[in-house]
Amino acid sequence: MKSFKQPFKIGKIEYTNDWPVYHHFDPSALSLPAEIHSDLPANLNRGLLEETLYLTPVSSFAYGTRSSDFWLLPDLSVSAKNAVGSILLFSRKPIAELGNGTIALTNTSATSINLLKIILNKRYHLTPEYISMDPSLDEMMEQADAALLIGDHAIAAAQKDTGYIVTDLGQEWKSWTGLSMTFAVWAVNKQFAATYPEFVTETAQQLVKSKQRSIADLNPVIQEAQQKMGGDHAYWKHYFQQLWYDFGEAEQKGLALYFQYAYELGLLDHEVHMELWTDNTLTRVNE
Ligand SMILES: C=C(O[C@@H]1C=C(C(=O)O)C=C[C@H]1O)C(=O)O
Repeated sequence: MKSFKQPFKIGKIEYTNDWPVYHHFDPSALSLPAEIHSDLPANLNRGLLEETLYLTPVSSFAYGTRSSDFWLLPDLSVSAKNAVGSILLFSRKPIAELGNGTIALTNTSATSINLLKIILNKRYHLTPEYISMDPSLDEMMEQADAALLIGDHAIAAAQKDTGYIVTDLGQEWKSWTGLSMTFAVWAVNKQFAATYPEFVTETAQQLVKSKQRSIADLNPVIQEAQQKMGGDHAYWKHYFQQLWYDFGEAEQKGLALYFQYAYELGLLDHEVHMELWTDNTLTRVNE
């Protein structure tokens, strides 16, 4: 049986987008030693897949690559019902004219870079060349006709008046499919969950409570975001209200379609069956 190193590292996306889930979360209040490990999504993805992190938010796509090894926490996600505000394609030409060009993709993402490929291929029938780069808009636009940024890198780039056309991929997905899009999910290593089921349930409950408190009063996270990134109160209020942190039927339906399209395009080599961690899982594991 694999042993899991304590204190347990609980992943956190370094970007502003998941702050509401963590603002009132205190790992020292959990019943086993745990600490928060904050990192870029691509690094959290690697941590989950290489088993140095056992419970963490990850790119939905990264979860999809090895879904049968992980449970999903049921009430948590980083989703958008429409525009997301921080998954942005910057381009010199309208999206429909990017077919013969080169698109630079941020190396911090897994979900959004594949979402862009899905949208361009299936909605616009385009297959441009893609290159992966560090998230620096100026350098990306020196080498490409368009650049995809996510998270705080996208927000910071959009604050400047660059003159580029800006396309929000949450909005593109919604206007095309009519569904929400889930960019990140909270995944738990199944072996870890089998060893520490109470800890998983307790952590999930505390994260959900923190999320609910933040949503009931966004002011603390808005103030923190203003201090870190600038921008006014109204901007951040709108940003956190566009984001959606539940993972119910509607969010699962949108994500299932994304996984299906990713499979159809060969971006994923298998169909994804999402499995949620529930109290029944806890009962089953204990039997
Ligand atoms: C809404 C966002 O969601 C995210 C997008 C991710 C991705 O594209 O892989 C991963 C985690 C989240 O940070 C964002 O980054 O702006």
